[in-house]
Amino acid sequence: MTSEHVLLTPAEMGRADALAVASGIQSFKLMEAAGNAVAELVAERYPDGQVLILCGPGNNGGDGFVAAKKLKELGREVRVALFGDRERLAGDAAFFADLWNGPIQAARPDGLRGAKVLVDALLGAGLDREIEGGLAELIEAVNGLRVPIVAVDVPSGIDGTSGQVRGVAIKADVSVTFFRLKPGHLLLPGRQQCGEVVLAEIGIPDSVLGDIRPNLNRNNPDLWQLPRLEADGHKFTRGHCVVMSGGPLQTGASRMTATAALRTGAGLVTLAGAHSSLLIQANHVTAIMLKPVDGAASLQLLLHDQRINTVVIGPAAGLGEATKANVLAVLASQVATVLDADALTSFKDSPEALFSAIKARPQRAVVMTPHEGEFERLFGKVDGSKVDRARSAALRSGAIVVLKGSDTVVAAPDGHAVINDNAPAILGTAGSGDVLAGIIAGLLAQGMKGFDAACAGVWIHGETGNLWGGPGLIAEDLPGLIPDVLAELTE
Ligand SMILES: NC(=O)C1=CN([C@@H]2O[C@H](COP(=O)(O)OP(=O)(O)OC[C@H]3O[C@@H](n4cnc5c(N)ncnc54)[C@H](O)[C@@H]3O)[C@@H](O)[C@H]2O)[C@@H](O)CC1
Ligand SMILES: Nc1ncnc2c1ncn2[C@@H]1O[C@H](COP(=O)(O)OP(=O)(O)O)[C@@H](O)[C@H]1O
Ligand SMILES: [K+]
Repeated sequence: MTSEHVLLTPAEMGRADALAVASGIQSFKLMEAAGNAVAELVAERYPDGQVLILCGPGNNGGDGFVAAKKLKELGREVRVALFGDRERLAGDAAFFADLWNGPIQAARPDGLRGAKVLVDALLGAGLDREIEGGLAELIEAVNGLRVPIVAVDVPSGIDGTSGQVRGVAIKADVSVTFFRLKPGHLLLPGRQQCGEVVLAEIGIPDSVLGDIRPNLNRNNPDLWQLPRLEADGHKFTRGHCVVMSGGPLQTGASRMTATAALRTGAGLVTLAGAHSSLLIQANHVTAIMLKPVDGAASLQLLLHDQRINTVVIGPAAGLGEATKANVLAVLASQVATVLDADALTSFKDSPEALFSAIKARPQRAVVMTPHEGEFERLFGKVDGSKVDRARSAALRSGAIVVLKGSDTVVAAPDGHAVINDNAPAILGTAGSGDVLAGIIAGLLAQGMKGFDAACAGVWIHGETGNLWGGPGLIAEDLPGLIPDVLAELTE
């Protein structure tokens, strides 16, 4: 597996820096490379007019001084404004401030006019508190200018770990970051404040990652492998997935789940539920099979069929005791399980009963796919970044947790996690999550491991949205786009 998609928190990035220095690389060389990368991007993207570089009190500001020198050498008109005392600059930042042979003005809201492009080198990975007072006023004034902004590392005010705005933050057009992206570049609202994120190499060797052992990645097809079709395979080797149907007036959600599972490659898919529901389903499905199930005992009986290896329960399943009993019946068997929607909310008053049923058989995969509302109902208010929250939920429940949204996080109980950023906003449409549950189930049915199936499913789901492209998407459109995404992935 490549390490290209690894995400490093600011603290881990600090370690990467220290390990690089310990290996003999001079720290000012890293700063020089970082500042030069910023200058080169400015020169290429914004070739004309005055550049105003706002420098802060730490090494982020140091990168700004390097960029100023480089841009001046390239013949640009450059103005440098410092927030903080020149005398208090230290280390490499002080060194590069000394090398800047132009004036340094005080960074103030009323001194920003005249520039054609602005470089935000105020605060980067060292942000450790809310921004207030004069710095907050400066950032607000910067955001009020109609000038392109290039942020160094992260837009000032964005927390590199959580993507949260600490009081106020620069809204950048481009952010140039170094060595590896940070979670805050992908988590909302950070992702929106960053604009385009450009990664620059600055001479830190990949080998430092061996010591850091990061366990967070940007979701990407390099991280997982789709099931392969074998010539001697048949439908039963590709898995049999059961999807629990909703009631007679709530059949659509589970049907979309079932269709998505079949399109994703499950060998057989069965909708199971009350006879009255299946009569409605029968009007709409052909390749999908129907199996009457009347309560938890009869579901358990159905699952005695050893060829059934995956169950999805939740989409429009109904809230309450019947769904709870069905979930516990499924979890008492060995099948891989996707728990979505009502299957999660039904346990809002007894989450531990769900978690202990999941943990009773740790060798089989359970993937749960809550949106924020379902997450809070099941896990309560959990502190920390979206990654922290998904990780702690995975640890507490024993399940792979897919915490959905535009910045979906997938986390495993062992702490491994990814942030997904390929999903377009058009996916926020009724039933889209039902399709996601089906895609993940289709992959589980074919034998993918829980974490990989969840990551791949989330990515494929996002890509179906991208293939659709524009407005007007409804969830029924998504399963039909799955084959094209799979074809792209297996090319
Ligand atoms: N770690 C690395 O490998 C490299 C880091 N570089 C740069 O160094 C940066 C990190 O430098 P630092 O650790 O010095 O941190 P920063 O320069 O991001 O900020 C630290 C300074 O900001 C102050 N500060 C923090 N929060 C504040 C707030 N809310 N209001 C006002 N002041 C606040 C701190 O007191 C400190 O003086 C990176 O973002 C990057 O730009 C680059 O030079 C290249 C190499
Ligand atoms: N703004 C957005 N950008 C990208 N993806 C989104 C956005 N809003 C929702 N989604 C995705 O759409 C799906 C919606 O699922 P969910 O909230 O369960 O809806 P439903 O229950 O109607 O199916 C999730 O996969 C979620 O990540
Ligand atoms: K910055």
